Amino acid sequence: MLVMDGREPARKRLDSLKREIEEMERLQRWRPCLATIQIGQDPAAATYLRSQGKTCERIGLEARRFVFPADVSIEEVQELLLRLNADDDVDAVMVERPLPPRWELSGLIDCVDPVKDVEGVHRFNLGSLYLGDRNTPLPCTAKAILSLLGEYGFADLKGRNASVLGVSPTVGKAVAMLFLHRKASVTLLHSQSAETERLRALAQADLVVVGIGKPHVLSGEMLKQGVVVVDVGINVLSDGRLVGDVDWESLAGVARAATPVPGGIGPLTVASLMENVFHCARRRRGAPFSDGSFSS
Ligand SMILES: Nc1nc(=O)c2c([nH]1)NC[C@@H]1CN(c3ccc(C(=O)N[C@@H](CCC(=O)O)C(=O)O)cc3)C=[N+]21
Repeated sequence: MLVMDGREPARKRLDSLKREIEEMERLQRWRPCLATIQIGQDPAAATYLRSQGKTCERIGLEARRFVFPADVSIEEVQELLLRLNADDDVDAVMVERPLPPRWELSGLIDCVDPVKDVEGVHRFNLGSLYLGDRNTPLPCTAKAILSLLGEYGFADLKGRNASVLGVSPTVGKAVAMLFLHRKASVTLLHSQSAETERLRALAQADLVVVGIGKPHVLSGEMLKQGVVVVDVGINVLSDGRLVGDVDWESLAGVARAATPVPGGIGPLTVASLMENVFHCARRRRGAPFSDGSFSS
């Protein structure tokens, strides 16, 4: 089985981005700035924030982090978002999931200037994703998935069956839309999907993406011989170990290729975020809207 490593491709993309940022700073005396908002504590979010912090430092992006307690009022966070819109030094804004129970991401992202919506989750940008517009910031995990599939020669999805387990707006729904634009047949599966339907769809899939957040929800015996498996689960076990959603050992002899956790999609998600920050910054500085900069 081919192990689709994401660290090396991420490193390459970040090295070239670092040079572009240095060039921008030299010519324009201006450094892109990402503002991140975190509400409460969550191990997967903490992992992401740690990677973001390290990477921003390495490539010369400015990072501002805002942390709220879990019981903050939504109005308080909305106020901050409006302040960040008005702050000319801030190029890009993201709100970490998970949100407190019953909050909708859209309730916050509606406040974000679509030009600063670095994950492409404002309804304006999601509309562009739906339409297949190549000049829109793509949700970073979805962009990471396509770029890793491309690295390993699996980007030609025409006529393939893809099953996507998990329907979050930034992962499941986004990647389903991107696959659809590449002419795959896509089945979206979620917690209310009937068990028989889920097993049927998984058994027929040429490509499976799983991002639910539960270790071992996907295993080899559910899958077709030669399947390509993309694991975007980030689970921190009680001993601190990081694992994905896939029972890795069970893939042997079944999958043709799979992404490991850690070291698979995660590093490329961070690289995609950094690229999106840079493109938001360039666009705010008058780069043309139709320069294709956000395409995967
Ligand atoms: N609005 C929003 N967008 C997200 O994309 C989002 C989010 N909220 N909330 C949390 C989850 C989780 N997530 C990760 C991305 C990369 C790594 C990552 O870099 N992982 C490294 C491991 C790093 C380490 O070991 O510390 C790897 O998989 O190799 C982890 C977690 C994005 N998420």
